[in-house]
Parts: sequence; structure tokens; C-alpha cells
Amino acid sequence: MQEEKPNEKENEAKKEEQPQGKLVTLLCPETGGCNNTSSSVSDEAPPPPIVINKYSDEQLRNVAQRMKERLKLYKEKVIDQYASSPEITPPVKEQEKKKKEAEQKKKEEEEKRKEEEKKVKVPLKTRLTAAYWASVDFVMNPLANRMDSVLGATIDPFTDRRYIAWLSLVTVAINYNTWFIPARMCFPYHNEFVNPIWFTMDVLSDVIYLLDAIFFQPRKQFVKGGDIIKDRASTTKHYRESERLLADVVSLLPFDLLYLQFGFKSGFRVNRLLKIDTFFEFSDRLESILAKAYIWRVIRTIGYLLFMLHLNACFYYVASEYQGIGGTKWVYSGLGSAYLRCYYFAVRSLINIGGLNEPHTVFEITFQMTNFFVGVFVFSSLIGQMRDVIGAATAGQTYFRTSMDNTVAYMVTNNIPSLVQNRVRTWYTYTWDAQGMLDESELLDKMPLVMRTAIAVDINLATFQKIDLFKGCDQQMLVDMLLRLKSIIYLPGDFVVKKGDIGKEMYIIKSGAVQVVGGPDNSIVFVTLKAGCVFGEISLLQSSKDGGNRRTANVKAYGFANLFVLEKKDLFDILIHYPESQKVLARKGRKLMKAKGPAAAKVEEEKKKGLALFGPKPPTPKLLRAFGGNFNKKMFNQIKVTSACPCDRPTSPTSPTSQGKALSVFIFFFKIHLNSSLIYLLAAAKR
Ligand SMILES: Nc1nc2c(ncn2[C@@H]2O[C@@H]3COP(=O)(O)O[C@H]3[C@H]2O)c(=O)[nH]1
Repeated sequence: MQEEKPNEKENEAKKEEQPQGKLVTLLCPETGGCNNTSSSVSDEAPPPPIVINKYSDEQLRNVAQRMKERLKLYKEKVIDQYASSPEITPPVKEQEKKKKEAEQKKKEEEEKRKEEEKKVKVPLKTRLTAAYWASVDFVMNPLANRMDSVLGATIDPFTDRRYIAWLSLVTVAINYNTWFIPARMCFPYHNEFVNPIWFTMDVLSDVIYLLDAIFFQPRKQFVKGGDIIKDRASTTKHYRESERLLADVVSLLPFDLLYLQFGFKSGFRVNRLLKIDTFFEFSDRLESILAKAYIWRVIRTIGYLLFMLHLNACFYYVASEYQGIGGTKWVYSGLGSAYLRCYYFAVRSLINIGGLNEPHTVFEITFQMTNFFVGVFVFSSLIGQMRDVIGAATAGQTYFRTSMDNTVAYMVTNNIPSLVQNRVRTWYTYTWDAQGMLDESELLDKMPLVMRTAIAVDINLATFQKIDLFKGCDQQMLVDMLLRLKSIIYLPGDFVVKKGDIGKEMYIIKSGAVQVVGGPDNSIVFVTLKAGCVFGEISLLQSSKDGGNRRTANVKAYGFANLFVLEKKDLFDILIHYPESQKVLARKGRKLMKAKGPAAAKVEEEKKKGLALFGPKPPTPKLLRAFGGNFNKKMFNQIKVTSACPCDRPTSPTSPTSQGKALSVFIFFFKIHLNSSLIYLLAAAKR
């Protein structure tokens, strides 16, 4: 029994050791535990794992596995910090930067590839053209860049006055060539004496052509797909690809060098006429900037007529030379100034005046007949064009005359009193003189809203901003109002508004003046309102309840009054969109009503009653009334003025000036004097 004990002890010790060995194996599964530990446990082969608790065993294995993976991950991160760590990937900007770089690289590669492809495909002609322009750029660019400081990188051909001034110079050069080349070709105008002058003029005109082609045309802005292209490279390219360049280049080809071979002949310069497009461009630009464009149109049409005659004179001289100068009666005789006589022939022949020598030969008859035909068809159409131009220039005047004549005829037919007829005539004449048209709105109606706004803002916004009534209102509301205004002219003494009428519009004085009048025969002038003042607003801003929308006073024109009318409907249409401004105007409307409305008038009356401290004034004695009672009242009424103007209203011309005050003081003392004289007389009579 005793021998068995040590065995039992050994077994127990082994049993106790086994779980420890298992734990070590689990922690170091590859080695079957840590080397040190294993050696300490046993030097022999590791014992097979003993599973005591399946679940904890599994858990421990998982923990060990995860630790292993983590170790691996950390190792990777030492090499690449972002690998498998999306939570710490670099900020988006950096990613985008990388993306862009990659895209850029791709693009560059693509472009390189394309260029290489092009090199293979581009035809020789195109490559030569490109090389040509590159060399032109090389020579011209330094020069052109210097001009940038003067002309700017590009030019707006529609508005730049410097460009239009330059075009006028080019037009002179073109006209020189157009008129003189045919004349020099036909008439014997070349000789040793004048040739140097011709040559100098030719060179000058060529220099102008050249400067235009180098400095001005490539700078011209143009419109592409609705966009104004202002980039210099694009404008240059646009010019180089245009037909204009072709015309410019051909017109500048120096055929003049043939002088060396064939002598000094202006026929070699015919290609200069190809620049004629620039003349038409100048004409259009000039028309667009002139206030009276029709004057230029008339000049241009006269120019065309004269040029036709000029050409005909040249042909006639050539025909005469062909026939032999002075050879027949029909041809130029060779006497006097050749040009003048030929021009005279052309005038008589083309305008079909006649009175010329009869043609005899077939050539002469053919020439003369051709002249007559050209005269009938071309010349008459040019004269018709002239009539149209002048007609268009005076169209406004014609419209005014027709309107006035029709109105007068209507009034005569309907037996309208001559007083009214005269007023109507005066209105027509004054309106025409004042604004050069009968209805301004007709003209503006055709324009796009943005243009109308620009014009209205430019003309009237400043005036509107100064009006007290509109102070504190939205600026945009004022602009909206400007667009709805209608202009109207009143004659001297015309009533613009009448007390008690329903207020349907308010007025702003554009020019002239109006007077707020009252009294039994409207002889009392309460206030005179001048340009920039508003009236008629009180009834407009009140509701129709209790007759608030009735006019509170009479207003009549003082002299010719040019007014803007704003209708109530328009004002309220606008105010819907501006509730804040609506509140401001309503508040001001109430204030005005309190200050000037019927209630104010009542208070005024009551005040007057309250003033009668000494009881009712005794009636003026009959004798005194006969003397001056009425006279005094009238005088006093005329000088009494109540000034209560909503805007900065100027004082009335009849306001109580120092003169008026002196007069009233004088009348007061004069009255006392008369009264005392009367009392004295009565007392004397009693005695
Ligand atoms: N009642 C009154 N109206 C004035 C005065 N001064 C100017 N007005 C203008 O005269 C206008 C007459 O018509 P409204 O009543 O519509 O609006 C009035 C005012 O705009 C004044 O002192 N009293």
C-alpha cells in the first residue's frame, strides 16, 4: 500500500502540470508553446493538446489568430501607412490632386499621341501655312505688342471712336484709289511732272492699307455664338481665317513693280479697289454713332451719283480717243479741260437732259444708247434712293403734320369752337417743339425691357430719388414705376385735377409748373409746384371709404406743364411686390391726408372760428365797402398763400413776400384812417 503512494503522487503532479502545458501550447501554437517554457516543461516531443473546455479553447485560438493578423498588419503599415486603413486615408484634396495629376498625365500623353498622328496626317499645304504665319508672327509680334499700349489688346469695332476715326482715314485712301485709278487710266494724267506726286500719294495710301491689315483688323473683336470674343489670339485667328484677309492681301499685292518693265501705269493698282469692304464698314459705323445719320446717308448717295458720272466721263474720254479726239461732232473735241467737258457730257447723257450732239457711227449710237439705259435704270434708282433717305429723315415731321391736319379737319367738320381749336393747335405745336415727337412711349415700346429700363433710369431716376414721398421706398420699385410713366403736356391754365373728382392717377412734374388753387373762382393760389414735385397723390393713396379717394384740391397748369402720369392701377400693381414700400407709402398717405385732407380743412375752419375772440366781425359800412372793401379782400386773397407741399416745394410766385406784407400793413392803416375819417364825419354831421 505504501509502495503505491509515490505513484499516486506522481500521477497527481502530472495531472496538475497538464493544464499548464495546454495553456502554453495555445499561446504559442506554432512552437507548441514558448521555447523556454517547452524546454522547461519537457525536452521530449510535445504532448498532444488536451481539450478541457472546448469553448474557452476556441476563444483562445481566436485571440491568438487575431494577434497574429495584427502583427502582420503592423508590419505592412511600416511599409505603406495607408494600406488597409481606410479610416486614416489622406484628405480628399490630396486624393483629388493625385487624380488630377494622373488625368493630366493621361491628357498629355493623348495630346502627344494626337500630335504625332497629325504630323503624319497634316498636309504639306497646311503645314506650310502654319510655318508662314509663325514667321509672320515672329516678325510682327514685337511691333504689334508695342501698339497694345495705344490701341489695347483688342478693339470693339462698334463703339471704339479711335477705330472709327482710323476707318475714316482708310476710307480716304480707298476713295483716292477708287476715283483716281480709273481717271488716271483713261485721261492723259501721267507725265514726268506729276508722276512723283502720284507715286507719293500711292505709297501713302498703300501704307494706310498695310497698317490697317497689320494693326487694326487682327484686333477687331467679333461675336461667336452670341459671345463677344475679346481674346487677342482668337481675334487674330478670326481675321486670318476670314475673307477680309484675302481681300486685304490681294489688294496689297505690289503689281506696281511692273512699272519697271512697262512704265508708270495706274492700271497695275486696280487690285487696290478690293479694299472697298472697309468703306462700307466705315459707313455703317458712322451711321450708328451719328445723331443725324440721314445727313451721312444723303452725302453717301450723292457720292454714288457723282461716281457714276465720273466713270461715265472716263468712258466717254476713252470712247472719244478710240474714235479719234475731235474726229466727229459727237466725241470730245479736244478743247478745254478734258475731264470737265467729259463730265458735262456724262451729266447730260446719264440724267437724260439731252441737248447733245447726235451720234452717227454704230459705236457712238451704241455708247449713247447704253448711257440712256444706265441713266434710266441705275441713275433713276439712285435718285429714288435719295428721295427715300430724305423721306425717312423727315418722317417724324410728316407724321406730326398729318396728325395735326387730320385733327384740325375733324374739329372743323364737327364745328368745335375756335377757342378749343386754337388750344389743340397750340398743344400740337408745343408738344412737337418740346420733344420732337407726339408720343415718346411709342418709340420706347419697341425696345427690349432692359433698354427701356436703362433709358428711364438714366433720365428720371435721380429726380425720383429726391421726391420726399418716395424716400424710404425700394429702389427697384422706383425703377418699376419709371417704366410705367406716361408723358403728357398741359397748356397754360388747363386744370390737371379738379377738387372732388375721383383720383385715378398721380403726377410728377417733368418741366414747367402747376398751381394748387382754391377759393370761389380759383383765384387763391395755395402753392406753386415746380419740376420734380409730386401731386395728386393724396386721393390716390386713400381708400374709397368715406370718399377718401376724392381730389382734395384743384391743380392747374401754370404755363406749359410737362408731366409724368402714373396710374393708380399701375402703382398698386407695383406695390404688390414691395410690401415694405407699400407700408411706407400708406403711412405717408395717412399723414398727408391728416395734414391736407378734408379733416384738416375742417380743423382749419374751426381754428378760424376760435380765433374770433372779439366776437363776429361787424359788417363793413356800405360806404366803405363801396370804396375799397372788396378791393382789399381781393388783394389780400391774392397774397395769402398756404404752403403745405409734400416735397421740397418752392414758394409760390404769389407767396407773402416782404412787398406783399408791406402792402397788407399799408391797407390795414389805410382802413383805420378811413374808419376814423368816417367817424369824424358822422360826429360832425350829428353836431
Ligand atoms: N389739399 C391740398 N392739396 C395739395 C396741397 N399742396 C399740394 N396739393 C396737391 O393737390 C392735389 C389734389 O389732388 P389730391 O387730393 O389727389 O392730391 C393733392 C396734393 O397732391 C395742399 O396744400 N392742400
